Amino acid sequence: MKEKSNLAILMEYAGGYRYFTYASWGLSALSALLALAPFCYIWIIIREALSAAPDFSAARGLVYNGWMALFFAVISLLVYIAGLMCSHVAAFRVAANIRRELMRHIVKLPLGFTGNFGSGRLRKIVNESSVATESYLAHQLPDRAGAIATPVGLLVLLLIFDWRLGALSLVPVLMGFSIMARMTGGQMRAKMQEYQNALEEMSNEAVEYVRGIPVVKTFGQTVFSFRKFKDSIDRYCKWVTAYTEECRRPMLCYTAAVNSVFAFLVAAGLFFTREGVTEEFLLNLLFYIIATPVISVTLTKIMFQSRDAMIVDDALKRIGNVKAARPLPESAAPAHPHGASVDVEDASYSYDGQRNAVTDISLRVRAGEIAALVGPSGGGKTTLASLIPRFFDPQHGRVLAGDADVREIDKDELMETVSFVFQDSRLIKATVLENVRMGNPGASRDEVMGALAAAQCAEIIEKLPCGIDSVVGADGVYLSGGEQQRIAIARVMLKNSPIVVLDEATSFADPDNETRVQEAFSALSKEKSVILIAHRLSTVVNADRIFVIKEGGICESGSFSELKKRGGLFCKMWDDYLTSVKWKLAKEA
Ligand SMILES: Nc1ncnc2c1ncn2[C@@H]1O[C@H](COP(=O)(O)OP(=O)(O)OP(=O)(O)O)[C@@H](O)[C@H]1O
Repeated sequence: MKEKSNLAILMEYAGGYRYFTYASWGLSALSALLALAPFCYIWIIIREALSAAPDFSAARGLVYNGWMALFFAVISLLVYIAGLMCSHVAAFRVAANIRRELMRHIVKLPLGFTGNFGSGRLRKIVNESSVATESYLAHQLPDRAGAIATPVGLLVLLLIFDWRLGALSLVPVLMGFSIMARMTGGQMRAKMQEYQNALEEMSNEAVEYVRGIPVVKTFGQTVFSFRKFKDSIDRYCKWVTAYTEECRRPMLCYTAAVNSVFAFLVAAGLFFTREGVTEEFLLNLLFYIIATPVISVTLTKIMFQSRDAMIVDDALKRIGNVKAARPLPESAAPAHPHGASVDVEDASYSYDGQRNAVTDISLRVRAGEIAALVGPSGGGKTTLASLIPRFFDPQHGRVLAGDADVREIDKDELMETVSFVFQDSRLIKATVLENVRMGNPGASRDEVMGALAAAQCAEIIEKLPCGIDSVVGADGVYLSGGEQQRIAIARVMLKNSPIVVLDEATSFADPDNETRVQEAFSALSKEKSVILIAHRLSTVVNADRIFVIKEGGICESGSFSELKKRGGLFCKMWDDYLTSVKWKLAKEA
């Protein structure tokens, strides 16, 4: 299938505003042609200055032609401004539509997509790629229309006055074009793409770095501890240098070529005046020397447009990559969950399509049960839990919530049925009330207060300057990880969904916070089916069922006492845990 041109893609986003884009080209071309009119008047002025005896009527002619030159210069400028106004209207609309469509698309993608793709990379695409299209439509395309009209009009003028000088003025134009073609050709395009890749990667790593600054500070490390960030900076430097070096020689030749028009004209002047100078030839030569710099200015504009066209080409490819990510399919005849059981049947999932994070895993959690997932780090607990709210769909097998396949459940109903409390619960920059109300936008203030109390947040609220109306992350309102997680639990309590997936935080700053989070977890778990990703074994003692996940599969399952009796991996983990507690107590004593 024939690939759509970048312009065709952009015009799809423009809708009815595309006519503003077309109008901007017409106005820009018209402005470029009008800008040549002053040169004609200058030619007349030179002719009069060279030939006329300084009588009154000639002076009047000079003044008249001067005013006419100024008049056309001003009109040309006004037409250009009108063109820019049109192009900006369309460009802003296109950039806004791209951002809107991308955001609409991203929210339909599986929740795991953002994590895998990289939030820094997504941010760069949503922001910067749409900005690249904005300047392309607002400035580069209208300027291109002008840049095409100028040499055409100018060449017509030059050939009318003296075709020999006109033809000679063409030589640097042709040389400039051929060098430009080399500078924007396939090899340079590939280099530009590598350069953009390096920029995108650096942006992604920068976001990861900023997220990890607390760790860097805590351990007194330097930027070099973030090898990936440093490597991405090095790669960026490498590509910028390679791109710049590759451009250096052709750029030098290009600048020399487009500015060599004077050399051609002077040489031509000497050549054609071997037998003597006529007044008309001198007049034309002077005119050409004044007018031809427009050629180099125009060519340089075209060259930068070619470079910018490569940037927009790359930006549209990146936007296309995000849009190519397929949303999770939705069922035409949605199923409805009945009850709060969770079944995972022979589910396998691989992040990279090569190595399975979980393989043929099956488990059943009855309605109202608490199931704990434990096991060595990297065993697949989080991946397994992520399949329940459809962060990803398993490549093999299926997951049922309330006896309905989660792929068949309407996504809003699934979100009402399953809640997920993340390990690093993110609160948005809004009041505590608004943060909690996200769980149930119709909840009253009292209901929010009730959920906060049940989630052990009362003393957090008491110390905030404006209680639940304090804005999180502003005016000195900063909450610890454990405090944020308790508020996130209150949010889920208000949502009151029958199935809850809890990813227990791995570390807490103080034991009191940990105890309170555990209490909040217990309050949330009442009358719900809970799948708890347990990072500390103390929390699984009361679970109805414990699944020990290792290397992507379940290696043991049963109640706490059953697993202890069995003497397997869980028993060993429990013994290790008790030893570590004893060691800690001894150390504290
Ligand atoms: N986004 C991802 N992209 C690629 N591989 C991943 C991704 N997330 C996890 N994995 C891999 O999948 C496997 C299972 O990881 P998972 O996070 O599910 O384990 P876990 O048991 O929850 O570990 P932990 O207790 O340390 O959180 C690991 O080998 C991990 O490297």
